[in-house]
Amino acid sequence: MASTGSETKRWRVRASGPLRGQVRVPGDKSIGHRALLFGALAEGTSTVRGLSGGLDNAATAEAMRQMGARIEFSGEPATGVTAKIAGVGLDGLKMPSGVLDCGNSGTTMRMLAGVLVAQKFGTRLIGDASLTRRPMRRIVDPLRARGGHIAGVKGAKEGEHYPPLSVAPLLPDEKLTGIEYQSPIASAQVKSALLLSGLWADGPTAVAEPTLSRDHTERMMLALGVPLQTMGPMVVLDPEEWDRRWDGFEWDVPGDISGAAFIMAAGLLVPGSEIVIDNVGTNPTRTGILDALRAMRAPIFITPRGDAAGMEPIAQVVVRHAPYSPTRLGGELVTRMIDEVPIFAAICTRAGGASEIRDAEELRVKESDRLSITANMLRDAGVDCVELRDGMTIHGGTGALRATRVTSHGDHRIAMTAAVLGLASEGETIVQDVGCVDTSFPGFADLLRSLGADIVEETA
Ligand SMILES: O=C(O)C1=C[C@@H](OP(=O)(O)O)[C@@H](O)[C@H](O)C1
Ligand SMILES: C=C(OP(=O)(O)O)C(=O)O
Repeated sequence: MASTGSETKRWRVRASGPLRGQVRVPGDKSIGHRALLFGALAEGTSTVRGLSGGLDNAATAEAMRQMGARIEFSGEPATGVTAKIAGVGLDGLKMPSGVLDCGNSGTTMRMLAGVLVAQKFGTRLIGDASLTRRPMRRIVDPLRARGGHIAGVKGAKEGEHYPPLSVAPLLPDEKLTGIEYQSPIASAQVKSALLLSGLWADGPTAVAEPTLSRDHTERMMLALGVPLQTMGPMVVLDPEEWDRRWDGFEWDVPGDISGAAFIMAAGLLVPGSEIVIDNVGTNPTRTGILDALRAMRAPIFITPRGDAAGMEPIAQVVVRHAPYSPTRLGGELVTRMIDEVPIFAAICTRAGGASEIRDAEELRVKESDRLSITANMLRDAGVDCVELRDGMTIHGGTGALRATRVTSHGDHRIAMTAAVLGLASEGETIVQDVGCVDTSFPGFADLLRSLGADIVEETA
């Protein structure tokens, strides 16, 4: 997997262009986590190809290794990493000898919590400084409601649970119960934690969410024969007549649409550009960015290219620089492009008029407060941008963007947004603390450079 992200790396970015070429982006982070997890819980050996090599997926793999799964990686991030996984089966996890370190990855911590509350051994989940500030009550409450013994620590917000999370063992005669849970937020991490815990529960797991969040867990469970029914934003897992096992599998991970969004944005923002991105995952629960861009009449062309492992649709995406219109983004479209909102805001700076982003308050509890940091970044670049409680307004136009000096705040999406904005700004943009980009998109700067971007990585 990728080398550890050094906090001292920075990028120098200059107005570049045109950006041209045909590329692939790293494998989808969300699908990667789940493929590693399901491989570790399989009976037999699995092969997962096309992983990103990112540090977030590595944290999930390492946690499963510590509980007995054998996972070997080969290959390079630039061409896709392959994992060979010897699974331990649903009843084969063993107590880890130390804490499980989720690094920067909220997905790792929240999904693992679902697995761990069902075990007869205790565990402790820790994370880095950014993850330690993220709210965990959203999983603690429902996992407790079905009998899990899990708690975080107190922190900034009264009644909230923050990492580290402590999970006490189920007693010999205890089992998780069935649950019907109406989630107050559309969150695939919450839904997945509950569905995973449901694999060991004595009764059905029903989860409903306000709008359908990414459904990779459901797709994989169905492919593995887990008895699951989905009805729009509602899913039910009923393990009653099920033999509680699956065999090893061979899966290919599609390219990450969340990573591809930065490359699309670079193509839209830099004059004269035309970029072809192959093998992009286009699961409809993830394509909010494509739908929003189409609504803005942005020059983006999507050609379906079948399915990865029969589960996840993939497509070729072509993007060109040309004028596009402003938009209003909100509701379920935000759920379907949640991690792309910062780069989408950067795209809006070049739309001809005022765009508005609403219903995006979840961005405040990601790796950083992405609403406030993105709005500040745009203002520093000379854009008329007003931060709102749940979003921002952005007055787009053709006036020159000013180069800025930005820190990532340890947030990969902020670092990549700043770099792409820098490609379309006058002067030299400096992005500090870019080691975090290795969590999801190892080789990001190299890939941009291969398209003609002027981006230099140096150790600060
Ligand atoms: O389940 C997943 O893989 C993810 C779900 C999303 O988080 P939420 O579930 O908190 O919305 C997303 O922001 C994150 O990057 C990955
Ligand atoms: C929010 C993100 O990930 P996670 O929740 O796994 O830390 C992200 O990748 O943008």
